[in-house]
Amino acid sequence: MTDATRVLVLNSGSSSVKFQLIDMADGSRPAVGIVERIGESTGRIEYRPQHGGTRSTERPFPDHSAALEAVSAELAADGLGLDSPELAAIGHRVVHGGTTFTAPTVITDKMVEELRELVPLAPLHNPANITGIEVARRLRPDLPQVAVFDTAFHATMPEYAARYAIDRETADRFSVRRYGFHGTSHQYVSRRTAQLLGRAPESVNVIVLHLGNGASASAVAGGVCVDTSMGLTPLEGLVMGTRSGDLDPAILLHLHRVAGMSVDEIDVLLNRRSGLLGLCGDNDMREIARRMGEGDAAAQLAFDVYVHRLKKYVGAYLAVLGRVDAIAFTAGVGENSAAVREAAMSGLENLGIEVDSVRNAVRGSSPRLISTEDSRVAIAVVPTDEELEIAGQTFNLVRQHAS
Ligand SMILES: Nc1ncnc2c1ncn2[C@@H]1O[C@H](COP(=O)(O)OP(=O)(O)O)[C@@H](O)[C@H]1O
Ligand SMILES: CC(=O)OP(=O)(O)O
Ligand SMILES: [Mg+2]
Repeated sequence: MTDATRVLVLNSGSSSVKFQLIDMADGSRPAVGIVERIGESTGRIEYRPQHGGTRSTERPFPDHSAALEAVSAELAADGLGLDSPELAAIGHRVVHGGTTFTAPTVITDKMVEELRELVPLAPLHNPANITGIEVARRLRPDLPQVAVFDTAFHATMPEYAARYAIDRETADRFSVRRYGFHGTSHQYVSRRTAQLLGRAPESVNVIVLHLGNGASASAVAGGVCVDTSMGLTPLEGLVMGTRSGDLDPAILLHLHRVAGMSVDEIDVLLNRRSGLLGLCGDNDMREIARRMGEGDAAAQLAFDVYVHRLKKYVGAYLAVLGRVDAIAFTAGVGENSAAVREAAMSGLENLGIEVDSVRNAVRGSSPRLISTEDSRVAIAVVPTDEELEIAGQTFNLVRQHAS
């Protein structure tokens, strides 16, 4: 292998492709951007080169192929094209690895076939990830490409945490078990939290609260995931922007039998029209906070339901871990909403958990502590960086393969 040190990270969603070019030699990001509304009549590509000057172009992108070609052209215009000799590899975010893929994996034809077999487990996410991989391989067939899985970090969960209490044979036959998601974020943030405390990850127990559009909690003992809130799919667990999180499973039966809803309608209801959106008509926490400021009761209730669920998971993971050194908030809501952090941590003083309101109110983009000096458990805000984690895992794997 050459001394190329750059990794292009691609996160292909159903209607968007996020990309970042990261130089592993110095951590710099020569380019960052997103293609949005793929397949719609109006699309947009936004491209931010390292030295400033965002370029944003509105035009339709009929499919992922067109989107990735546009990414490639934008990069090429800055001398950073996919043919650049400085490019060492492409790293792809893949949401579901099932039990087949529990570590970052070099992409081959056979591997893509195995990925296809996992589509039924993640029909909303994996097809777009696979398309991204296929197009990138077509554009640069000679370049090493790596898949980094959202599920991988959670593969260490003990069997009793991964099992649903249903008939074992049925569960095994249909791969029904808890996998967990957002793993690259939980992995990065738990390690970064240990660094913030000035301790080795192996000696620290952390509860990570990843609160973005999708939201999940994890219990990480000495750098190893022992439980997480998402399950077979990213629907289980916390209340999210548009997803319900935990429900009595009989609700699905009730909606089908009594409300006459089809399986597809229930799917849309729970994944896209529930959570904060379902409770108050808004899924953006900023808008909810604004409405709460005006005394809006529905927004207040949505906030309260969200925080109550979050608090229950914190309590559960305190019990699962036994000793907790830190609670880390991350992703859009976790990094930015002082109100959510304060509410989720309130009333836990007797458990040694105490937010410092002044520290909590300070905005910032670097990892920081927001607990009081007396708080036995450190409370932290740790911005996540899934792209850097994917780039790092990709680069390490490619180097191992080359040596
Ligand atoms: N200043 C803010 N205050 C409160 N919430 C915010 C703020 N900025 C962003 N958010 C929340 O972050 C969410 C997006 O989080 P993000 O981690 O970017 O999501 P994802 O990567 O899942 O798309 C938004 O829906 C919004 O609710
Ligand atoms: C897996 C998952 O929930 O991802 P996202 O938060 O990006 O929707
Ligand atoms: Mg995110």
